[in-house]
Amino acid sequence: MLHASKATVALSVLAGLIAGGSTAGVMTYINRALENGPGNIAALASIFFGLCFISILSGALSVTLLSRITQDNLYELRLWLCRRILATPFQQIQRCGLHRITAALTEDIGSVATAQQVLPDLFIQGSKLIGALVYLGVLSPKLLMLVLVFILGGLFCWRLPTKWAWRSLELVREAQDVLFGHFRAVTEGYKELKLDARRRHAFLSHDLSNTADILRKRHNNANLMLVIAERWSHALYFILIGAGLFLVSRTEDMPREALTGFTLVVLFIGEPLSAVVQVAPIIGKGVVALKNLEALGLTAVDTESDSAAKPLNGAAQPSSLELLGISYKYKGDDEDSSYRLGPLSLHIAPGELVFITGGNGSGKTTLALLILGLYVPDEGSLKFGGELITDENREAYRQNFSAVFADSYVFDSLLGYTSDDVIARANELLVLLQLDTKLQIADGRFSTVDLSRGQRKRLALLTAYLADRPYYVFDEWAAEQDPEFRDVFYLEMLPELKARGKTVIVITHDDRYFYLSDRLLRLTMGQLDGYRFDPDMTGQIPAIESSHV
Ligand SMILES: Nc1ncnc2c1ncn2[C@@H]1O[C@H](COP(=O)(O)OP(=O)(O)OP(=O)(O)O)[C@@H](O)[C@H]1O
Repeated sequence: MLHASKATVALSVLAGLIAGGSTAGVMTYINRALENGPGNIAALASIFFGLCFISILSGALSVTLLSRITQDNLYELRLWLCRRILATPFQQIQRCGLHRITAALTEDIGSVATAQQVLPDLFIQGSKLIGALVYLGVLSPKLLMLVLVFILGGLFCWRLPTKWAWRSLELVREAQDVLFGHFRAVTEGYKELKLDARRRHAFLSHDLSNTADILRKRHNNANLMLVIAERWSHALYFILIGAGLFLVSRTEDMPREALTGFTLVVLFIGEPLSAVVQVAPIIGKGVVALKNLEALGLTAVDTESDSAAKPLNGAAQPSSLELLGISYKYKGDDEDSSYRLGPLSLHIAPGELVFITGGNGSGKTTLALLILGLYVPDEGSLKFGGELITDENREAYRQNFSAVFADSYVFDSLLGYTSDDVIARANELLVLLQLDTKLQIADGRFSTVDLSRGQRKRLALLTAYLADRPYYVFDEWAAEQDPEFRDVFYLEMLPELKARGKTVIVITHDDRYFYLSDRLLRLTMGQLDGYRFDPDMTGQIPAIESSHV
């Protein structure tokens, strides 16, 4: 709400107050008509219908404006959350867990949306309530005090179960995160679960069912508390009517007009009061969702836009890359489950073709993520073109790299690379990558991305090529390619990149092609060794240097 235009908020507040005030005005006329008889029917009727008209019109205006503000805020919230996720360091996103991020993007935004949608009505009902109370205050301050005591007392007692309910809603939300993790297992592990009945049964009857059961119990607890709160407020309302009927009506010095007004007000405030009670859980869920978004701890260290990023001085010329004593540790639950890469140092000259090999889990991908500026080293530093990489220029630093990851995501559109010459280049690459018979490019989109894994990797390569950056990183790109296409990649594409002055880092197990590299590095348990390759021998000569390559 706070981000909306102040004039629109002010207008909707004014319209809401007019709606509430004129509805209260309608009530005074009903009371007057009941007390004094019809009198001048024409005048009374025109004022009555005039007030009804103003109430309906201003109410509609207020709701429309507030709904618009709500939708504007939601639009902002959705974009903000996605921007924030993309500006948060990768290691933090990984620690957070993809299931929590998915839950935030769907569940939490949905809850905030619903909470915002009920706010306009809450506001109108609040105005009506205030209007009715003001009217009662004019009729009889004593009766106003009585009603206020009931409302405030009711709210006080209503708060306790509502507080418990909100706590239960927080627990519900926590369980939902776990449930989203299971949903991911259903979609991403579908084939494995389908294939193995034993595993599927254990998953459904243990993991999923336990979490769903916890969720059901926590929901039931929250609902019970909310029902208690709601019924309590109803009970209080009936007590108030009873007090009016049996106590106030027997008070002798109370004017008749005040008594009729009191009855009308009590009947009239039923709707706004129950609206407040009914929307409370929705607002509660919205508040929990907002807290949850905060708890994700999306600290946007990275600059959110390219234009805000501090440029690198040497970005225009071919630049060398230096890793100076960097190390990175994945923090596991205990020392045994944590992994540390480095400390290691490495110098890569512009135009070099560097191969990195090593056993599974030796740290190749981790090293690539550090080189790409997606991970920030715990110790040590990176220099690009002699310039130190910091939080301020890391975004600009990353723009020097194009990468195809082992688990690359393939977008179905060219996203920002849609100029005529880029599309022409993309069409050439489709032919080179032997994808031209499978898909076409139209309006900056690929006609399909439903491809085999090897073909999807080729499409990812095409996307990386179009970015035309000075540095390329390929993480086991050729692992899923057929032997012929491996030849195309190693014997044609890599030399062509090198000939164009690109610096290329290739993570690979393909020892048949090691001889093509300018330098072959091997990672062993997070430490880097430099190897010289002797084309006359079938293997590599042992390390010439360690950790300072
Ligand atoms: N997200 C993560 N959280 C915690 N530990 C991780 C994470 N990713 C990797 N590791 C650990 O870091 C080590 C290095 O992983 P990395 O993916 O860098 O190895 P790799 O050499 O690329 O392996 P492979 O050849 O199997 O792809 C592994 O032992 C792994 O257990």
